[in-house]
Amino acid sequence: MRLPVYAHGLDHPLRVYGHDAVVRKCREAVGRPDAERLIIQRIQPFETVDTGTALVTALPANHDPDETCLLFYMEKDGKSIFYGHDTGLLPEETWVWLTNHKLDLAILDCTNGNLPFTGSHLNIEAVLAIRNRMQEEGILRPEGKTVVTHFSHNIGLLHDELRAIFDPEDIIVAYDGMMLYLN
Ligand SMILES: Nc1ccn([C@@H]2O[C@H](COP(=O)(O)O)[C@@H](O)[C@H]2O)c(=O)n1
Repeated sequence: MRLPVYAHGLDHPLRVYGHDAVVRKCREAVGRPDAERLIIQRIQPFETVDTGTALVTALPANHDPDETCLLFYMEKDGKSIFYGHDTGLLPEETWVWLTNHKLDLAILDCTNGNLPFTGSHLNIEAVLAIRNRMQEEGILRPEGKTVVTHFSHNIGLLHDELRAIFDPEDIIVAYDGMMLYLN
């Protein structure tokens, strides 16, 4: 929708960042539009990009072995977030990088709920293991929060049931429209 005929009066380009496969798919869909309309930028693991509103570092995910799937560490106004969706247990190289950084918020997928761990997405047990390791290794600040999201309908757990599991663990269960403020 940033292409000629559809979009008019643009005052800035839309920037899309992604790994090699994402860039390839974008190119197949839109080709190479004018840079005033759309800028597609390939990013590499461990590369930090200044998006203009935040510093974003791509980190390896454990999702599809045929692609360079990514997770993101974002810094803005002195706060930092780990956006850890769509991954199995974190690759050790991601842990090593995180060990030298601090988090105010970790957002993790909990696709599989109480179902068995599949390797490319997390379940409750895996979420707890990651959050606990982040605390033990001092990656998550003492006042840092953890949010779980990305629940599959296949897990058969409603919001209240997820809260019954995660509230005692001090983990926040996300919902549509949720807004979080980091003070
Ligand atoms: N951590 C991730 C996860 C996924 N991707 C990209 O999204 C595509 C679709 O994901 P599925 O959950 O449907 O497998 C996947 O092929 C990747 O291109 C990613 O970049 N990082």
